Amino acid sequence: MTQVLEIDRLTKGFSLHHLEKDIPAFEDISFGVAAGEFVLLKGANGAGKSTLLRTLYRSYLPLSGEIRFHSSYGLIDLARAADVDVAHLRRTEIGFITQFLTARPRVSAEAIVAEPLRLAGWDSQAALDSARKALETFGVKPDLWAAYPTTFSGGEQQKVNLARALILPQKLLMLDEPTASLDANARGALVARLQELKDQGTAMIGVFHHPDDVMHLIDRVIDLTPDAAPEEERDDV
Ligand SMILES: Nc1ncnc2c1ncn2[C@@H]1O[C@H](COP(=O)(O)OP(=O)(O)OP(=O)(O)O)[C@@H](O)[C@H]1O
Repeated sequence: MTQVLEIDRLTKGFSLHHLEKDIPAFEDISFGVAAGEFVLLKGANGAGKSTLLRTLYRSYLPLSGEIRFHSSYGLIDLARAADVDVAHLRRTEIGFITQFLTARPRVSAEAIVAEPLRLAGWDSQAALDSARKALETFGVKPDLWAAYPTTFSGGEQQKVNLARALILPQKLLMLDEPTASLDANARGALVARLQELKDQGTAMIGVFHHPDDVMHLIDRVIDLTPDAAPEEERDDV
């Protein structure tokens, strides 16, 4: 299998200056993810799952360790890459889905979803048509497509978020509780899309409080609870 990501002895903690204290988030984590592989992160509250995803996405810098990403430009250590290179990879090869949409004032749902396609050079009408299809797939009512998501319900915003984040295949996709506020139909649409992306070779690392939704996609489980066995077979989810 083609390797996409190699995480090597990664450690992250936070300095709480007002308490003059260091809080460890995770320590010495090593694992790899291959194309088409789906890795579930598990662990108790506070075990460091979200922090690990954010560190891999380079929202946080690790304290030590390497994050070797096999980009289409060659191998790059995301722990040390320049911000400009990280920003480019985020637009083209690395996706991150959280449960929250960053809605912008006076930008319609369909424009938000079409934007990655337009940035990738698609013609505006084709991008819009495809965005509407994605909104429909996730169950956003047609009346809302031209409306501004700033006023949408939590679940509606999450559907717009997913439609946008999953509209183009990525090489690496991180998912942080993407099903949190979704109804059953949207959860089904999400899982179907993740299966498609997996079949196309997207490597995925996800945190799901209800992993039953994605059970059949999971190849491996990494438990971040300190002293847990580092890797488990999928039967142990
Ligand atoms: N920005 C931050 N500043 C300081 N400490 C932080 C910060 N983010 C996370 N932490 C701490 O790092 C540890 C790991 O937090 P994290 O949110 O990654 O855990 P988690 O496994 O995702 O938890 P949950 O299951 O509750 O979502 C916690 O002790 C948390 O308090």
